[in-house]
Amino acid sequence: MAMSSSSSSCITTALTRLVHLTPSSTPSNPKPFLSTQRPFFTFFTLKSSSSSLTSSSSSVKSSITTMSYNKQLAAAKKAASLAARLCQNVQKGLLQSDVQSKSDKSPVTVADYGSQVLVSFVLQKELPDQAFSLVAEEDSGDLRKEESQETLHRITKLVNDTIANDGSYKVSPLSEGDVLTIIDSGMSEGGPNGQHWVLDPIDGTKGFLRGDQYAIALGLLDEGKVVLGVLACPNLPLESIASGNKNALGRAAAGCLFSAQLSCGTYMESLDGSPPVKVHVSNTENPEEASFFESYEAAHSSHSLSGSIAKVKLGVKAPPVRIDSQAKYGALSRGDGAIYLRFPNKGYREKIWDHAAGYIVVAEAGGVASDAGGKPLDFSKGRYLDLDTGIIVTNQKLMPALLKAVQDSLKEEVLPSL
Ligand SMILES: Nc1ncnc2c1ncn2[C@@H]1O[C@H](COP(=O)(O)O)[C@@H](OP(=O)(O)O)[C@H]1O
Ligand SMILES: [Mg+2]
Ligand SMILES: [Mg+2]
Ligand SMILES: [Mg+2]
Repeated sequence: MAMSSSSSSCITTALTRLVHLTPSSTPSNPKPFLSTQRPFFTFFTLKSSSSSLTSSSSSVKSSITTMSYNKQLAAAKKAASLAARLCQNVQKGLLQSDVQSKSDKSPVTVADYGSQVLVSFVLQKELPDQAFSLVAEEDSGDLRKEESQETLHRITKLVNDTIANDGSYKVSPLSEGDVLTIIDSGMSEGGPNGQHWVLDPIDGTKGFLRGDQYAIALGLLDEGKVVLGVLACPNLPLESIASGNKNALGRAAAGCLFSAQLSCGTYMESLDGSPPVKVHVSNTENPEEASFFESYEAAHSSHSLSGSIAKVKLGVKAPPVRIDSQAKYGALSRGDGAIYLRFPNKGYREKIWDHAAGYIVVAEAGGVASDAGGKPLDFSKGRYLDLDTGIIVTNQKLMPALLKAVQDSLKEEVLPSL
C-alpha cells in the first residue's frame, strides 16, 4: 500500500481568481462568536467576480494568483487529531447519558458535539487571518433545551480538558455559552463561491457506539471543489483490513490519519505521530481479485444490491468488508480493497460532510468517485449532494466495468423508498 515516504511539500496548485470580500452576517456566515473573548477574526463572504471589479467601499479587490493549502492542511490535521483524542477518551468510558437521539432518530453523543467544538476552535486559532465558514453536521438546538444542561456541562468539560491536556493554546476555559456558539459556527450553507470547511465531527456515530469504526472527517471547499481533506480514524488498524486479513480488525495497532491536498497526493500517518507515507489505491484490473467495502448498517446502503453488483455482475470472490464511516475511503486509498459501493434507500439525501474528505483522500490516491450514473460528485450545491441513486468508488481501470455492472443491476432491482 505504501509507495514512498515524503515530507508534505508538493507542487503548488495555481489558481487565478478575482474576488470581492464582502462583510456579511447572514446565517451562512455567522458573526464572530465567543462574546467573552476577543473574536478570532471577522467573517467574510468570498464572491467570485466574473466581470470588471468596482472599487466600492464594501468590496475589496484581491487577486490571488497562486494557491497552496499547506497552512490549511496543517491546521486541519491538528484539528482532527485533537478531536480524535476527545473521541477516544469518550469511547473508552461511554455512559448511557452521553447518547441522545436527534429529531431524525439518529444518535448523537457528547463526543460528536465535543469534536465539532474542537475542530472549529483549532481551525480558527491556527488560521486567525483567514475568513471562516464551516458546514458541519451538528447544531446546538437540542443542547439549549432545559433537559440537556447536564450534557452541555459534560461537553464543556471534555473540550476544556482536551485543550488543557494538549497545552498548545493558552486560553481561559470556554464557557457553556461559548460551546453553544462554537457549535453553531458550523451552520454555513457552503456553495460554489469562496472557501468553506466541511466537517463531520464523528462520521459513523453508530460504529462509535458499538466500539467499531468511526472517523473525524474534515474537508475544505474552494469555489465549490474539494481542495483538501483529512480523515482521522482512531480505530482503523495501521495494517491492511482487506477481507483476507482476518486479524487486522481485531487486534492490530490502530489509529490512522489520512490527509490529501489537491495535486499533492494522499498520505497516511499514525495518530500517534509516525512520518507520513504516500499511499495509492489498488491498481487491480481484475474484478475477481477486487474486494469491496460497504456500510456496516444495511439501513444506510442496500447490501443485497451491492452483493448482486459485486458477486453476480463483476465476479468479485471475496466477501464484503462492512465497516462504518469514511474509514472506508481511507482504507480504499491505501489499497485494502478496490471498490466502495453505497446505495441508500430511495429518497435519502446524502450530505456533503459524509463524503467531502473521503472523496479527495481517494481521488488524490489515484481513485475515482461518482454517482451511480457516472457523474462526478458535486460539492458546490450547499449542504446536500445532488446525485443519481448512489455513490461508487474504485480505481480508474475498474470504473467502466463497475459502472456497467451498477447500471445493469439497477435495472433489475428497485430500491425501497424511505
Ligand atoms: N438512511 C440512511 N441512508 C444512508 N445514509 C444514512 C442514513 N441514515 C444516516 N445516514 C448517514 O450515514 C452515515 C454513516 O455512514 P456509514 O453507513 O458509511 O457508516 C451517517 O453519518 P453520521 O454517523 O455522521 O450521522 C449518516 O449521515
Ligand atoms: Mg449523525
Ligand atoms: Mg456522517
Ligand atoms: Mg456525524
